[in-house]
Amino acid sequence: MTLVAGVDSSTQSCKVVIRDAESGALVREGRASHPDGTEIDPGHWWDALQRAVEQAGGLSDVAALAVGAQQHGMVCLDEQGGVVRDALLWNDTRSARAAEELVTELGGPRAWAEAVGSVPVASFTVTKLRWLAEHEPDNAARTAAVCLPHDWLTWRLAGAPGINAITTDRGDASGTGYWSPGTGSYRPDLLKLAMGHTPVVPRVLGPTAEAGRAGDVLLAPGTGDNMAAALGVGLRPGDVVVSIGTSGTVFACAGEASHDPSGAVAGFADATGRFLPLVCTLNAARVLDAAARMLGVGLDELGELALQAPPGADGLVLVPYLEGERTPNKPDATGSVHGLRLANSTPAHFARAAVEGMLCGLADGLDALGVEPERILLIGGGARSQAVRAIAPTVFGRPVLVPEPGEYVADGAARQAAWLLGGTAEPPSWQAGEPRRYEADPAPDVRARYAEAAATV
Ligand SMILES: Nc1ncnc2c1ncn2[C@@H]1O[C@H](COP(=O)(O)OP(=O)(O)O)[C@@H](O)[C@H]1O
Ligand SMILES: O=C(CO)[C@@H](O)[C@H](O)COP(=O)(O)O
Repeated sequence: MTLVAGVDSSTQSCKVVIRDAESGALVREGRASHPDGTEIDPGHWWDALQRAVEQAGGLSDVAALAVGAQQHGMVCLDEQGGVVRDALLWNDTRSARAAEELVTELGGPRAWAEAVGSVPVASFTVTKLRWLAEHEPDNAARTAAVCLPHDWLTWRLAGAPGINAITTDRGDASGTGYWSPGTGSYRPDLLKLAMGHTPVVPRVLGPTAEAGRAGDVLLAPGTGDNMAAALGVGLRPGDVVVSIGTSGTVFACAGEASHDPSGAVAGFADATGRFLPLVCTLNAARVLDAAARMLGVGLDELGELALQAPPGADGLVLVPYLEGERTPNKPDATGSVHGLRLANSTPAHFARAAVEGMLCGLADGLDALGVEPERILLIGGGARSQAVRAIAPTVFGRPVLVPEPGEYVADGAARQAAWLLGGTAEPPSWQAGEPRRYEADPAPDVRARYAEAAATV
């Protein structure tokens, strides 16, 4: 049996799966936590990767590996390849003003959408570089290369062979704000606009190019976590994935690059040579964590409580902008509770309002994507919640399909590694179990009340 490994170095943790390259059968797996926070020493990702690999039984019998990781994170390296400062993550909003400046300087949102497929908000790497240049000019000057979490981990696995050897892929490059999915090339002018100079950027590999070797293990290009998830679920035309992790994402595959001047849809590339229009919210599974904490219950009990309250929670609405928000672009917003009355001030109503509020943000994302889905696939840690599964069809107004709970980002990375080994035109077709279907009566009032409440924030 030939084995491949897939890594998901995401916001909260690192997960490793080891699968049979031919059938895709899961052989072993491991996981390790990342520290909390929106800036982090990349060394923690490396340590967590080592621990997760060890828990997964090591790599000595593995033929190829790929890394999927959280998108956008700014990893600055000096001439020797040392880390200049802690990485600023996708959910760090300190560069919101820098984003506004950059949008204005290039001539407005449409100019950015045309140039790189996305209108930068604080999540995009380009805005973090501008923040660095303005607030930490010494660190900016020492930055000889800039890369992303998956680029850095792949490079470390290859033995950190000098900053000119760093590689990335189309998917992750498309989240920087200085690489165009439409033309497939960097925009050094935008990098210079942000930073005042142009550090080394990773070479962009094709979907099945080799990124190097970690000892005997062949390294596939890797990609951003959402692109890896698309590979992991076997995303096909007509599908929309709703992923409820630290971020909430809604995405579909497309044959052409997208350019949304409203900024709601990011025009990413995918990991197969196609495109991945995507809407991302900052507040997803952690809204459930926060609600459970506030009620003093575990996640399962939170779900049970949510299902005890009626749709709409008798008028109680939670707008869950707990970390500010990215879509809509409200980096300084906070969460708020609306419609609180004696009759709905119960733990069950609050739990329901938390689940519904989080899902309403994602339903708005689905509308913004502008795709009439044939199938909605619900994945990510939050999709393990029975309440989320049951309530999602009421909020989305359509049935949802929930694939067997799993690590779809790590699985997609493993599939990319198997693709590299196989050398075929398309990724290997691994058998997947039948997703479970959830149906319920649509509850349009829930979204209407949410929209009213969110408009006041
Ligand atoms: N049974 C469950 N019910 C609700 N949420 C869950 C459950 N299990 C895990 N989660 C949520 O999953 C989240 C982590 O999801 P994950 O997709 O691994 O995130 P990330 O990839 O961003 O690190 C946690 O914040 C937690 O709230
Ligand atoms: O910023 C985005 C997408 O543009 C996020 O989806 C990050 O890629 C983080 O993902 P998770 O850790 O939540 O999976």
